[in-house]
Amino acid sequence: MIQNLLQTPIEYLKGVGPNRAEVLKKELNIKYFRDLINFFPNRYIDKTGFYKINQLQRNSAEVQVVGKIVHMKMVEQKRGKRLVADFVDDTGKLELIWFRGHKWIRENLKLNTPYVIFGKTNWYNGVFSMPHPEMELVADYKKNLRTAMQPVYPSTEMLVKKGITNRVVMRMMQEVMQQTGLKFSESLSAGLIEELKLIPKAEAIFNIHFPKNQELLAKAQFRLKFEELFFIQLQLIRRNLMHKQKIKGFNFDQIGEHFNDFYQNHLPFDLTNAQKRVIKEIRSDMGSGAQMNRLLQGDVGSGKTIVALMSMLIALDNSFQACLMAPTEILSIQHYNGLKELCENLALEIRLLTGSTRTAERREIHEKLVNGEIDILIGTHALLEDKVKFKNLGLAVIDEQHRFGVAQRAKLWKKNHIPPHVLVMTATPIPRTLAMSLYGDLDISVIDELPPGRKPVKTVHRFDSNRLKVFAFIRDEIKKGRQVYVVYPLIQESEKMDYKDLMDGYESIAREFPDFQISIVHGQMKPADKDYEMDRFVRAETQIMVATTVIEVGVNVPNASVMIIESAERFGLSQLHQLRGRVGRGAEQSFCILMTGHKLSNDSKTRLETMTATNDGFEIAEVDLKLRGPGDLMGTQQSGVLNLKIADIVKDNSILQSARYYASRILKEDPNLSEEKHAMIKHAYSRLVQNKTIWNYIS
Ligand SMILES: Nc1ncnc2c1ncn2[C@@H]1O[C@H](COP(=O)(O)OP(=O)(O)OP(=O)(O)O)[C@@H](O)[C@H]1O
Repeated sequence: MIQNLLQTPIEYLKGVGPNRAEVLKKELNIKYFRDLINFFPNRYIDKTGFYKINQLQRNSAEVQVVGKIVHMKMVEQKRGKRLVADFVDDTGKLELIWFRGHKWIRENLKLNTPYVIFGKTNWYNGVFSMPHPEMELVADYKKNLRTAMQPVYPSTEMLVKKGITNRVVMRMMQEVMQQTGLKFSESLSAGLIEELKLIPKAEAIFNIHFPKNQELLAKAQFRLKFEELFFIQLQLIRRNLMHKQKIKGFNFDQIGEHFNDFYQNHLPFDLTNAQKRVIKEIRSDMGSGAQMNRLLQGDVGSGKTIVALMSMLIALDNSFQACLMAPTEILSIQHYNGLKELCENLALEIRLLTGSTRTAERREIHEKLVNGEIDILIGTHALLEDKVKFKNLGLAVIDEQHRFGVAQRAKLWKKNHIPPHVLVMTATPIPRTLAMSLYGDLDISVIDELPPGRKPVKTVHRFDSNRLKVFAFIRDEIKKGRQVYVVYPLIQESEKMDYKDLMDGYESIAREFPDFQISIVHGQMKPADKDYEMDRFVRAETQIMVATTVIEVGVNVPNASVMIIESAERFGLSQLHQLRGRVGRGAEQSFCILMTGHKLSNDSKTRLETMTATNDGFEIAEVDLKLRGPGDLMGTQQSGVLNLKIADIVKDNSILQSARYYASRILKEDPNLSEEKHAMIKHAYSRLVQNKTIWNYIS
């Protein structure tokens, strides 16, 4: 019965009617009783206590006082009239002030009669005042049934204009609570409720609207936040499990010649423990019979490339082909050169395919792919073209996940009748917890250790006015045999201006360092010219690389030890971290100098301080998330975590972790939620899946 009641259109609620229903629908998407119940306050006014006037503090929040008006007068000033009333209790005096509505107040307020007043106080020249207080006669105050903590609901201009004030919403809420009799069915199992000491669903819903006190509010919030995150996690984990069951993958059970030969004879360095662990994870995943869909996270320079290569060798050992796709041409070329070098003694056919590959060569590549002569294909989006057909693609490695969407990943899948295993590498660490909640469909491996001997990059912030000292430093480093990057921002809207900045910068550097060779790389150059310039820098024919952010990801020149970032305040944190990652890749001490003007916003200051304080990509990602919120992190759009109603992915991190833990524990025990004890969860879950929104499961 309650089900039907909750489905009642909102216009049938007492005090609503068709006009208000229309506004509620338009402004707040509230159509049924259920939607109203799910409309939560965004804050509360605490009216649980009373203040005496001599207890008021200069910066107190809103306070409630009992006293009487003993005197009223109009005060005229240049800026206009105001009505001032002396309000006293047995400890002192407070001024009540009105700038508007004088007539009504003078006619209606009673002198020498006890009132409860509520509002924010100001302190000026030894006197406390309260502008436009809420007032109620003590007699009425006692009569009215009320909640001590008053909810404040989100509002819009239109709502207020149409008379749907906070008070009106409160009344509607009380009405709907009464009508439904708080008979919401439970959506969590008794065991879970007991284990986590949660309050029952109905009590939580009531207290989120009309909390009796702070303690109950906290309990209600915890219960509802947990519930929200729990069901999201349940969905993500379940999807992941189903994916594993359903999607068959190639079973790579062989570890053979290529892998072993490389591991035993050609590995240029010892793998770090993290690399070994991750390779094991990948190997067992690809040998499980299900399709691998794995995210490989590793900080800049943590050595993801070798992991990718060894995974590809496993594919080859099982008589499959592999491909590696990178977001830019420069990166593809670099991967190509790097892998060629690593595989020098392995007798493998490795080819490069990008937008600039010539037609004849392209044709040859297409042919050799189909007949299986090419073992590893490296390239850009060009790999996704329909013409590119493999004989048997077993593993696709995708570098820099953020630049490729889910749809593109899917396109790679279609290249086979059985989808290849997919390994997505990203150097832009996403905070662990967020990654868990975003990529329920991906498993995650983390390389959380840098190769030995790396010295953390020393990072400093310098103002533009100190440029001469910075130039002197560059000179010293180059004299020691090092190379230097100077990077300029490039923001699309003002590409022309940035281009000019870059050119001006280039000229001033050329003037300052006539004795050094300089490379320049920017987005408007032809690919061939870019490669030429890049190549000169890689071979150390040039000492300074002046560039825009095209070099942001993955460029690997271990001898480069200084990164100068111009207008650093214009870059986001993850970008700064990526850029800094271009140095510190060799054994020498490296430096990153963040140049800015003097005018800095608070956020810019936080970014610069974070960069100078830490080299840890995960720590930086956490700060970034706090500064920008998850909305700006790519990929969050599709995940649904943004539609959270009550939980906050950043602030409620620990609740998220616990929700994830319990969701996975329950699914491990009972994947289909078929046990009796999980009936309530199953019911709520099925409603959630049906309605595609987390908050439709109150029933
Ligand atoms: N175990 C190791 N011991 C020593 N050097 C290593 C090790 N693993 C990788 N390297 C070297 O570290 C450098 C960085 O490795 P790689 O380019 O794979 O990093 P990455 O994780 O791809 O970083 P980015 O995302 O910044 O490109 C390379 O020069 C590589 O040869």
